[in-house]
Amino acid sequence: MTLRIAEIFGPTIQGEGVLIGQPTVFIRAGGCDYRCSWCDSLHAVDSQYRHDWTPMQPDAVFARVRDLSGGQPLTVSISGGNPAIQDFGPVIAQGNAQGYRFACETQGSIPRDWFGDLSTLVLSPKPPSSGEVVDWDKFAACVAAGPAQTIMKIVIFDEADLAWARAAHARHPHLPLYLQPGNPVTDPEIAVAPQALADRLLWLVDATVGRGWLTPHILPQLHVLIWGNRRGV
Ligand SMILES: C[S@@+](CC[C@H](N)C(=O)[O-])C[C@H]1O[C@@H](n2cnc3c(N)ncnc32)[C@H](O)[C@@H]1O
Ligand SMILES: Nc1nc2[nH]cc(C(=O)O)c2c(=O)[nH]1
Ligand code: SF4
Ligand SMILES: [Mg+2]
Repeated sequence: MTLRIAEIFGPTIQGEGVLIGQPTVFIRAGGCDYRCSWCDSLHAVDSQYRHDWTPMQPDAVFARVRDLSGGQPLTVSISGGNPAIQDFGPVIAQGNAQGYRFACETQGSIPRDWFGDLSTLVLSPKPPSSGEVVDWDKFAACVAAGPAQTIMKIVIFDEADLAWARAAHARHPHLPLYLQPGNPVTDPEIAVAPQALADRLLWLVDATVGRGWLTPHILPQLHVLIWGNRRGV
């Protein structure tokens, strides 16, 4: 089965969510069933970029990961686009057999059997600011297919997103909840102002912990703080 791959890069550090700070290699799959208004990875979503996506066999994908990691087993992050459009089962099986672990980032719109072979499943349902609408039955099927470490990570741009995140958490109260401020400037050519990121993070801390909502973990996108919107980091 041929996979459409937008990019494979690393090692870098995981910049978001439960594995933040962990060394990782990224596999970014091409293609997505969503089109979020603020997507920071349009080069893996928009069909105008599809000619830049490389058709690769699972063996070749894992061989690239192994080369990049110098053969040292680590956690591989599969993101996209929506990687659940495609069958990453063979890549994961080959990697697991060699001591690698896999985390996957997906919006939770397409459940896959291979979610069960992951070490970490990050489900990122999309709040109102994205312009997308969540199918909660599909989302629940993703949770059911996932490994023990399955978490929910929600991007927050405004008060409406925050209220929505509370309701989303109430649907799946057993999933650890991570909130990250939305980055409104996603063009790789435009510099990110660190103070603007800090201001959004401060707002999010005030609007959650500051108002007595003590459940979520609040984290920045660490890679954006370090590298801005550069791709391949
Ligand atoms: C590019 S997506 C790819 C995986 C999958 N399609 C998804 O959305 O979960 C990876 C992560 O980046 C987040 N993200 C995308 N655009 C963002 C932005 N402008 N600011 C903050 N997080 C963003 C998504 O919500 C998701 O958690
Ligand atoms: N360093 C780094 N951390 C990330 N966490 C989630 C990412 C993604 O685009 O899925 C990402 C990414 O692109 N780079
Ligand atoms: S679901 Fe993920 S990759 Fe797809 S458009 Fe939204 S943020 Fe981008
Ligand atoms: Mg990203």
